[in-house]
Amino acid sequence: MKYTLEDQVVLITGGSQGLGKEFAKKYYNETENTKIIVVSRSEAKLLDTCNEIRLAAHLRKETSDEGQVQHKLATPLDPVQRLFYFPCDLSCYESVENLFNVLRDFELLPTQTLCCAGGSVPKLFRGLSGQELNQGMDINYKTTLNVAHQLALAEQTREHHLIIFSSVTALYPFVGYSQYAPAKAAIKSLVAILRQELTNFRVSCVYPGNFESEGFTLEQVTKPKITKLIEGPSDAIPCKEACDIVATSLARGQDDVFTDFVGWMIMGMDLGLTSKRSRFVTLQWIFGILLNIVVVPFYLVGCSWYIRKWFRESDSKKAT
Ligand SMILES: NC(=O)C1=CN([C@@H]2O[C@H](COP(=O)(O)OP(=O)(O)OC[C@H]3O[C@@H](n4cnc5c(N)ncnc54)[C@H](OP(=O)(O)O)[C@@H]3O)[C@@H](O)[C@H]2O)C=CC1
Ligand SMILES: CCCCCCCCCCCCCCCC(=O)[C@@H](N)CO
Repeated sequence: MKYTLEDQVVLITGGSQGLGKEFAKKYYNETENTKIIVVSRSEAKLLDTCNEIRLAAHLRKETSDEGQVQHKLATPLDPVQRLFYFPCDLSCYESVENLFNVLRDFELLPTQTLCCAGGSVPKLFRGLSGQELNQGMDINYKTTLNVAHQLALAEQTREHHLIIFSSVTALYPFVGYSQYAPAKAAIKSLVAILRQELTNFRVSCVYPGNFESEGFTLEQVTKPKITKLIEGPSDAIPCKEACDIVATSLARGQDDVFTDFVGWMIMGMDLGLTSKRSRFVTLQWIFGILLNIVVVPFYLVGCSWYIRKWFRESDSKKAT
């Protein structure tokens, strides 16, 4: 199944900001017929996003639509419009069921779905609240699980391209990401199973390294220093660059997508019983095996020594 932007109905979860919004812009600006539905919890943010995208296109004179009109998925639907929004907490199954009923009513069942909803609260395990821990699973796993299930039920025979956003932390979990990485690892596991079961689907999984977004700015505030140190090699790239890298990789037919070289390396080191469809996959595999033998054991020893030292030092600072 070829990845093309044009002539699609695309559902974007987490489309109100960050990478989801970047994709909404991309589809809106680079196609003529594709219909876009952005979903997130906050109606205010969704409305701002839709207006901003339409207004920018209007100012570039690519559309006569001034963009100050609401296009919530609700009756009556203006047939000329291509960008719609629908507020929905996707971690709640019933709400997702309702979303799909609305999509069905408007004949807007998607041909492509981008599951961008997600987000992390990077803190040390003891510093997290019960609510933050539960939200990690809700926001990062259940949003995707619920949407994937409703899609699977809605699309029994038609082809569908499901694009899911995990994280490099699914392949390499480390200090500070206890609220987040396990949920992203669960996504990796779900993807492997969906690829076997949903035979009329193309299921792609993106493992991004750091990129700039509203969510990223927020997580930097609580992120422990040790976490920043370890993830240093994955410098945040601009959101638009991440979006273009993902779109290009998908168009090349790759289904396990990374956004930086560190991500490619870490994916290569992740051997085991899940197949990889990524760029230079043979080289990645050989490189991964070599690194597992020659570098990983030393890296892990060095890393755990460094982490223990960091905790000793911060404990003694607290004591004084
Ligand atoms: N930025 C980074 O460095 C990296 C990000 N990623 C992943 O890539 C994806 C996009 O990241 P980024 O652009 O930074 O994300 P942001 O945090 O900037 O945006 C997250 C989006 O998800 C929506 N959302 C959150 N919870 C729910 C929910 N329960 N139901 C519906 N919508 C929800 C938010 O809107 P609202 O609040 O209105 O619900 C928002 O639109 C995420 O899955 C993230 O985990 C992976 C690796 C690195
Ligand atoms: C031989 C061994 C080499 C090991 C190199 C180690 C480099 C680690 C880079 C990890 C990058 C993690 C990015 C997480 C992004 C993310 O998901 C958050 N921004 C949450 O949103």
